[in-house]
Amino acid sequence: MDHSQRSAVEISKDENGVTQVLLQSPRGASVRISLHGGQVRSWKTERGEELLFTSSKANLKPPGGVRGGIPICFPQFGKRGSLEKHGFARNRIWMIDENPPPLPSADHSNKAFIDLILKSSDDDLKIWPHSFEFRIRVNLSVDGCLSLTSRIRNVNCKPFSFSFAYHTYFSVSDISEVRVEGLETLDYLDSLFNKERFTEQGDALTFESEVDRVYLGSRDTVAVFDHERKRTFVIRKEGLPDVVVWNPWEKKAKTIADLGDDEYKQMLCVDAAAIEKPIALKPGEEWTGRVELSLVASIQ
Ligand SMILES: O=P(O)(O)OC[C@H]1O[C@@H](O)[C@H](O)[C@@H](O)[C@@H]1O
Repeated sequence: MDHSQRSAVEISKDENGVTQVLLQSPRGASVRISLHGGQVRSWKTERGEELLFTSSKANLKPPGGVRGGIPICFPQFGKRGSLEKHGFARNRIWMIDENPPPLPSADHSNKAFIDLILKSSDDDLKIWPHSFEFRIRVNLSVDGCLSLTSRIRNVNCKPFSFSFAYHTYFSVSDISEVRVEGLETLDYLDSLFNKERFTEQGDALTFESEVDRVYLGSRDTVAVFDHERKRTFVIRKEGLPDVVVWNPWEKKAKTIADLGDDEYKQMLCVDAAAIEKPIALKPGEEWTGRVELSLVASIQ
């Protein structure tokens, strides 16, 4: 596919020599993706407002992870396994997939999309001995919705299993003014209490201290309301039963080198994920996990 023919897609190099891709909708919304981590780094509205948080202290140089945007957690979430935290995919240099297999649900009228691919390298196979092909399609719709469709294929001769998360840093006005709906009555594993299981009691989740939870078996739509900005992020997900909610709050933020002391106020991670029950793939099988993020103005 010749990407230069698609005016909606621009490919360039960033200051660290890493390829980045800019998707633009006809109405002026945009998404920027870096091949470092296969990571969405920016998602802007038609008016140029940034919707994803990136830390002012983020280290943009490979191979470290970048604090902000949408890092991909694969094949491990957090420290639930022997690999580095959140797995290695977020630190690898991905490639543009010139010839991806067709996606059944794709809207062919839209030109603002790109396909990325990560294959297990020899070094990866030493720490995680399972050959995989991981494809992501990043799509920006005409009305500015951002969707990510991940396809992970087992190209090994043995089964393997993995966990996964779209570790999404939403930009918010002030964390104290934010509420999350769609997680009511669900069980969650609380990372602040040794992953103990609790049940959500409140009508909506609000924030007044550190939160680090994995909500289990959630419905496919979750909403993040930002009262001050009068806007709501709607998260629609498929194939991803769990939802991670994370904000480090003041004390933890001070211990994170690539996060400003007060920046916890402007971010909230709400990740569509598959964590509690790892995804198992037999040889030749493929898994698909999709998330669609949209923004609506809200009257609250
Ligand atoms: O600092 P990292 O590796 O990007 O992880 C940030 C956070 O990511 C969240 O998803 C986890 O639930 C937290 O436990 C973790 O601290």
